[in-house]
Amino acid sequence: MKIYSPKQIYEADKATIAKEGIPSYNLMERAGGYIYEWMHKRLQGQQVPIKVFCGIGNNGGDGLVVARLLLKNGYNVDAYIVNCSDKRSPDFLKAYDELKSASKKWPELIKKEEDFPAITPNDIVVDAIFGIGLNRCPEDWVKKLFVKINDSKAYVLSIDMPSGMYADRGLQKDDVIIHSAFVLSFQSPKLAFFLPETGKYITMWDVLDIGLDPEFLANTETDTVLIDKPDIQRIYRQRPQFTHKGMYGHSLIIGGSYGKMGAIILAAKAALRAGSGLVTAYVPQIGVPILQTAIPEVMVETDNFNGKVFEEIDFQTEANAIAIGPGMGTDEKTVDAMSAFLKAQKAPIVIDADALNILAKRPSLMEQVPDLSILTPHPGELERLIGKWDDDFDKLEKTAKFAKKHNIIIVIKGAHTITVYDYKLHINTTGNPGLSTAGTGDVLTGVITGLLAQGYHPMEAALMGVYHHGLAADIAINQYAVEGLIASDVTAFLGRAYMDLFAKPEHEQQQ
Ligand SMILES: NC(=O)C1=CN([C@@H]2O[C@H](COP(=O)(O)OP(=O)(O)OC[C@H]3O[C@@H](n4cnc5c(N)ncnc54)[C@H](OP(=O)(O)O)[C@@H]3O)[C@@H](O)[C@H]2O)[C@@H](O)CC1
Ligand SMILES: Nc1ncnc2c1ncn2[C@@H]1O[C@H](COP(=O)(O)OP(=O)(O)O)[C@@H](O)[C@H]1O
Ligand SMILES: [K+]
Repeated sequence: MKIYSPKQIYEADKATIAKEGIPSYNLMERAGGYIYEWMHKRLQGQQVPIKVFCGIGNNGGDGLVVARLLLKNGYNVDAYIVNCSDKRSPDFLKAYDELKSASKKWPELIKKEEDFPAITPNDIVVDAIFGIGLNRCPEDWVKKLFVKINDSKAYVLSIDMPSGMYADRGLQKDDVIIHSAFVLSFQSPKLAFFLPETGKYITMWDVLDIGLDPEFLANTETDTVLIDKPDIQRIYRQRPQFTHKGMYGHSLIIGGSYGKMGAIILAAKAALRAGSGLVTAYVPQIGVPILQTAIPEVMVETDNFNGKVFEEIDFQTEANAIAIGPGMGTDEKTVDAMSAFLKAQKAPIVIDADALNILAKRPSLMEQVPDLSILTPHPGELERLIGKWDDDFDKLEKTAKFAKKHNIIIVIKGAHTITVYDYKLHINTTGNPGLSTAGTGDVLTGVITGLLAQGYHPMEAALMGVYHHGLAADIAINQYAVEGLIASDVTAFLGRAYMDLFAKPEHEQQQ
């Protein structure tokens, strides 16, 4: 699914108005109408107190349309105009007039703290104060209203975006954002919903299709896309019948050190479960018996030194895909070994964990990283690599520049893992907080490497690997719950995730 920027949404608005030959107010009526229908379907006339807080722009106008329709249909509604500026938009004014002529219950004006109404936990708050037009920090009294709404514990339904959240920049020191139980967003969700600083203010969201010009939307390329199941189904390649293990690639996973051999075990096993025909682990000598005992399916190579960490990386395996980093440590000897290893690489590799920390320690090594290599940092590793950022949007911009400069793919791990390549952001939609546990990143490295070994293009391997890893965790928590999930469970459920990819929804299966 494409995620449109605010600029593109405003353009889509104009294109729709021009094509349909309608006044812009019709779009507001449509948008407000859909919100009303959404609420009516759930409330079915219940007399819950509903407080609609409207700003002075088109987001506020949407709120006024909703308030009018709710009043007309007998709901218990109070509408408020949060008068944060005297510059009211023309469509807001039209919606205001329509409301005033449809009902005797006119909206109350809020201009200062003393005007705030009481809000109780039993109220429903419709948040229509700011949408994608927020472009500066609201005045203090407006932010106090946001705090009052948040403190009230009322159920908050935000229109288009939670007020206080910016569509095109991240959270800054003095910002206050309304905490939404549900956001109904027009046409596409907004990037801020998926970023850690701002996404936490939303419990659930859905998209309302307000009928913007389909041709314009189809022809508009976006920098950001949401990766969901159909995208992965298109990437997946079914196995033909007459095959042998040599056709599914040989993965080589380099890593492990004294006390951290588990990381390499997790990665190697995940590469197998992702479908790699053969897997070899390259570990320091002390790791050999551990690996050989833990996973019979995996072959092992080691260096010529009897150490707890690598002193060289010199292998015989003819690998189709190589990953380096899990559990490897950042010992100076390992840094030198990795430096020599990188110089010899021509094909894309997967770089994770300590191998990323080594790149951060010796930035000149970035020049040796092969094109289209996949780097999989969590935010801490990313910061060591690219430096500090001001906010989440700045982080994405800096990451995209770094990825472009080195022609690499960067997978920023987190609740919504974002894969960055060629200035494009791919947001993952699977995974859950059960993954916040030791070793799940090593499993991801294994999955991506196993896919790369099978011949998937590096971008396909990164997107499918991230999706699949999250999907396996989503299925696994039905058995283990988020608290009980451990990294090995994710690997164990990779097969179920493959099955789920093409499973029919339950209601279709029953037919
Ligand atoms: N195609 C779609 O998706 C459709 C979208 N629709 C709806 O339109 C919404 C966007 O509407 P919008 O452009 O009028 O902006 P909105 O968010 O209401 O802000 C209002 C104005 O406030 C101002 N302002 C900014 N910051 C401020 C501040 N801190 N304190 C005080 N004032 C501040 C700023 O104006 P400025 O003062 O900068 O000139 C801004 O323009 C969108 O979210 C959706 O709900 C539907 O109606 C139809 C189809
Ligand atoms: N709350 C969450 N929701 C979804 N995915 C998560 C969440 N927390 C962590 N993850 C995923 O779990 C993995 C953790 O990786 P990482 O931090 O490298 O762990 P480790 O170093 O222990 O292997 C990443 O793939 C990340 O996207
Ligand atoms: K809003």
